[in-house]
Order: sequence, then C-alpha cells, then structure tokens
Amino acid sequence: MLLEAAGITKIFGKLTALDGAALSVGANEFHGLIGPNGSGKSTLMKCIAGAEVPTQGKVSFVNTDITAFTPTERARAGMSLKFQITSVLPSLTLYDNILLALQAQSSLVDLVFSRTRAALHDQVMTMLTQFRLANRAFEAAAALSHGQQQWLEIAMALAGKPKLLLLDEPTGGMSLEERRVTGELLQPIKQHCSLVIVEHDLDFIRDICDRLTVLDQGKVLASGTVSEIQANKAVQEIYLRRA
Ligand SMILES: Nc1ncnc2c1ncn2[C@@H]1O[C@H](COP(=O)(O)OP(=O)(O)OP(=O)(O)O)[C@@H](O)[C@H]1O
Repeated sequence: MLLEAAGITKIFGKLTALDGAALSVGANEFHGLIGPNGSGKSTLMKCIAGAEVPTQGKVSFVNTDITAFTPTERARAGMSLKFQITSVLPSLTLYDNILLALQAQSSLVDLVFSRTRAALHDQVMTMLTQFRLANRAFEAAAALSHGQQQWLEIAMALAGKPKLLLLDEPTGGMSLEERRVTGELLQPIKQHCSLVIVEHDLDFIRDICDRLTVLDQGKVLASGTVSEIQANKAVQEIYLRRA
C-alpha cells in the first residue's frame, strides 16, 4: 500500500470527529472519500496531510510511519495537498505561477544554470498544455474562470511530482461542463500518482474513482470498489436517510 491510515481517532473537546477510521490507498489508485456532512472526511484528509494531528492512530506512507511528520516533511516524502504547499498568485501570469511551483522543488544551485531554466520552461509549457491552459500562459491568473483557477492549482500541486495528491472538494462551485473536464484532466495523472479525493458530487466521484471509502459519524461504514459500494445496503441507507 502507498498510504495506510489505521485506527485514526480525532477528538475536538467533547466531539469525536473520527473514531478509529482507516484508509488504504494503493499505487496508481484514485480513492474517493464520501459520507454525510460532518462524518469526518475533511478531518481524515487533514490527518493524512499533517494539518491535524490524530489523537490516536497511525499514518504510513511508502512504508514509513509519518504520523509525526510535519506537512513539509510529508510533501518531501511525495504527498501533495492542493492549497497547502502552493496557491495561485492572482496578479502573476499562469506561466509564472507554474514556474514558481516548479522552482520551489529545485535547489538554488540548479536554478542558476541556464540549462535548468530551459528545462523548466519546457516543463511549465507541458503542464499548462496538460491542463488546457497553454493559450492563456501569459495572462494574469486573476483573469481565469473559477474552474480554470482550480485546474491551475491542481497543476501547481503536481509540480513536485508527488506520489499522492489530496484534493478536498475540487469541483465545488464548478459548472457541469467544468466538472466533466476536471475528470478528464485528472485521469492521465493516474500513470504516476494516486489520488485521495473528498467530493459531494457522487456522480463525479463514481466516474473517476477506483475505490471508495464511506465515513459515517467518524467511522468507516464501508470500503471497496465503486460497484461494491453502490451495492452496499448500509451505504444506500445513510444516503436515503439524508435525502
Ligand atoms: N477544528 C475543529 N474544531 C472543532 N470541531 C471540528 C473541527 N474540525 C471539524 N470539527 C467537527 O468534526 C466533525 C467532522 O467534521 P469534518 O469537517 O471532518 O466533516 P466532513 O465529513 O468533512 O463534513 P462536510 O461534508 O460538511 O465538509 C464535525 O462535527 C465538525 O464540526
């Protein structure tokens, strides 16, 4: 397993947000985290990313116990969380935003060699092309639509070539068409990266994910392939209960 979170409990004062939750993600796997409002999805994501420290439990990544790692140490180990490490600077061009994200991964020594700069140029353009933003490379990021800004942020989160990308509700506020394109843009990264994604849009998550974990009241209700989860009676019940 690439990521293994086990027995994760998180207590905020009197509230138990997570109660022995677990999550396993393999290499090249897209894994969706779903569940009703307040079931603990974001808190589990934060415990994995290092933004919250679990009260109990263990997080392993690439066979290393990272429970006590800082977010920066996790990033160095190959984990990337959109918004956490980098975020879009609206007054800079798309090109410069991506360049900054790439440069954050390079050493100062690398940066002073022009050959590296040329290589960075190619990487910037490749990433912009991959995220269908190349034709706007030299416009300010502020001019982008909401959806395009999200794509730019995802591209920036991928600049360090992470083994695992964590996305918390990336399609929030997107149009239906932008959601569809987001699914298409994410697919190719599976060749080199796994994904843990929290999303309220169940159609979107079903379309792009290989496996799903369902949280309910801080516990794992079910975990399995998309078809296993769709056929699961207990899962159907919590979603019906909500409706
Ligand atoms: N920093 C915090 N301090 C106190 N309580 C918190 C904190 N963060 C989360 N909680 C509580 O923990 C519970 C789980 O919250 P969490 O945001 O993880 O759920 P979620 O499944 O992501 O919800 P949603 O779908 O609404 O985003 C909620 O009751 C929430 O109010």
